[in-house]
Amino acid sequence: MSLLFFIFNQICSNKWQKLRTGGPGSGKGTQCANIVKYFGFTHLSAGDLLRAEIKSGSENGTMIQNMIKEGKIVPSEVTVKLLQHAMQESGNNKFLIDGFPRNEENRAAFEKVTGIEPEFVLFFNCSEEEMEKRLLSRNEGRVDDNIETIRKRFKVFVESSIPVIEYYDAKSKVRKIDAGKSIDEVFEEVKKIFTPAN
Ligand SMILES: Nc1ncnc2c1ncn2[C@@H]1O[C@H](COP(=O)(O)OP(=O)(O)OP(=O)(O)O)[C@@H](O)[C@H]1O
Ligand SMILES: Nc1ccn([C@@H]2O[C@H](COP(=O)(O)O)[C@@H](O)[C@H]2O)c(=O)n1
Ligand SMILES: [Mg+2]
Repeated sequence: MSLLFFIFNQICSNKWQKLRTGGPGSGKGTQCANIVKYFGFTHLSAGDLLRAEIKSGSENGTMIQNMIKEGKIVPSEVTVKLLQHAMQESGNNKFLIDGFPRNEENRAAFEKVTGIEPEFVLFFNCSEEEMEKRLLSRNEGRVDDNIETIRKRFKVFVESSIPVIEYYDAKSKVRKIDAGKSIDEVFEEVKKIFTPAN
């Protein structure tokens, strides 16, 4: 089973240096749609699964809604269970897991519960200004597409997701892409990573 995690955007640690950015709006979901069409993976967006859980009216729905509004990371046992169920239901064994893991707890819980590690992690590199611009014009009616939540999400990413990226980087599993270019240009870069060198 091959798993590719989409971890987003740049981080500000000196190792990855450059812009101090972090968090959403880099285009993960947009590129996942292209990858699914082109390479046949099953796209599992942790955020979409959580939003579906809210819509289902489940007992966790209100808690999830409040955490998304605050840009916080939902307890891993909730998210991992949703991902695991979606993987089991998919009938596929090639997954593109989008927006996951978001922190060390996510990573450890997923690997403990499923026993699998990602084949590689796609790291989308995008300036904070560009991501903010994209999110503010996304127009999908998301409760977290407002400047206050966006800023909180960037902060959560810097504090919680950096260690996860460095964990996978230490295992040479991170593939970095400049996501600041146009959608088509980014996908050209993505295709190179998904197409094995002959
Ligand atoms: N390369 C790009 N250039 C310009 N706009 C883009 C690009 N990629 C995506 N967008 C737009 O930016 C917005 C955010 O894209 P997308 O939803 O794919 O981001 P994301 O990384 O999944 O964000 P989140 O983590 O918040 O779900 C969308 O409106 C999308 O159409
Ligand atoms: N692993 C995750 C992924 C997402 N969340 C919450 O959902 C929000 C939206 O996520 P997107 O990937 O769709 O942008 C995110 O800001 C978190 O609040 C999570 O808790 N854990
Ligand atoms: Mg997304």
